[in-house]
Amino acid sequence: MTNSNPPSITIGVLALQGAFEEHQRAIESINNSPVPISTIQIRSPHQLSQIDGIILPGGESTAMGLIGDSTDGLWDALKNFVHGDDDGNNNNNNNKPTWGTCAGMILLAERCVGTSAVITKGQSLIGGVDILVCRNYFGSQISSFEMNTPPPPKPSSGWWDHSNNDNDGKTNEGGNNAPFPGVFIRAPAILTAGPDVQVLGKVVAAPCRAAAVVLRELENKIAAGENVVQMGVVDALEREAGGGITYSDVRLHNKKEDMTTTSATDVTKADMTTSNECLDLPGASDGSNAREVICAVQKGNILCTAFHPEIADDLRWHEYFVGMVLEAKKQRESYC
Ligand SMILES: NC(=O)CC[C@H](N)C(=O)O
Repeated sequence: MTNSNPPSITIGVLALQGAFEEHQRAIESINNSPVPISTIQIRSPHQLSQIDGIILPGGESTAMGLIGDSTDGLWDALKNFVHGDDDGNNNNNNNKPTWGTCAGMILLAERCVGTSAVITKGQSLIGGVDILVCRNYFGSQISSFEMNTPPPPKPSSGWWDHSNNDNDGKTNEGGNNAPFPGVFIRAPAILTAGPDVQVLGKVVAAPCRAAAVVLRELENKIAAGENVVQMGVVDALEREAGGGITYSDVRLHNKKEDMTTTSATDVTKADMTTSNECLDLPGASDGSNAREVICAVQKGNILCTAFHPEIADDLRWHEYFVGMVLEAKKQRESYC
């Protein structure tokens, strides 16, 4: 017996800081969904029971962590929402879907380097996805840019086909397989992904100079056998004290295996395309440092993108997430 659609779905957008209204607008402009979709801004824990999925928007992950941590019960409730797993397999398949974009993606990472210098106890991560992210990999605000990225997969629920004109008023020329215009704003990059994490997109770009210092220190620590969970920019810079920091001297090994502590093969064999653009960003450490990094992943019902689909003129990632939410709701409840 196949389940029919639920009467409607509600998507929450964490509204502590950042681009939450843009996400709401994007979700609400999907006009080809088989069921009505509404959105609500999430600011307190009790609201989480009213939603079928949540978006953690881009903005500033340290600020979100600080506000979230100091809002009664919110951070723990978010952790339960993201991690709650009924079957004990820790595969996030039974959870209501979560999508983190940019800063939101950082919050969902299990490991993070380039964390803020202003907080001593480290970045307040929600976790849930076995990825190692590097904050601000691509540089500061002035290094923001747009580049082609691999498109999202086709939604499993199959409720629309991008090769058709979906009449949503947004550009989608080229259909389902056209590259997606990825907008990167002080964006993080995913350096490694664990074996259970599906890699959905990669790009090639050089790290900014500060990120290159962090990455070099990370390489040193990994070579020394350390399992790095968090590392601030300052921690990386301290090693340089006395000798000063000559950013332009920073060179990295350009082999994925050097960086990968969990699953080099998983990343290598990932069934997805890499954007063939290679970016030379202002503030980049050195053109020769360009490397392949991951910009989109999925683990069970958790989706992460390093870029900002909510400000691109293209709804495919939002439609993909809505498809995840719809499928999860159908599986959770028996709409027969
Ligand atoms: N656009 C964004 O979300 C930027 C993320 C920000 N650089 C951070 O580390 O939190």
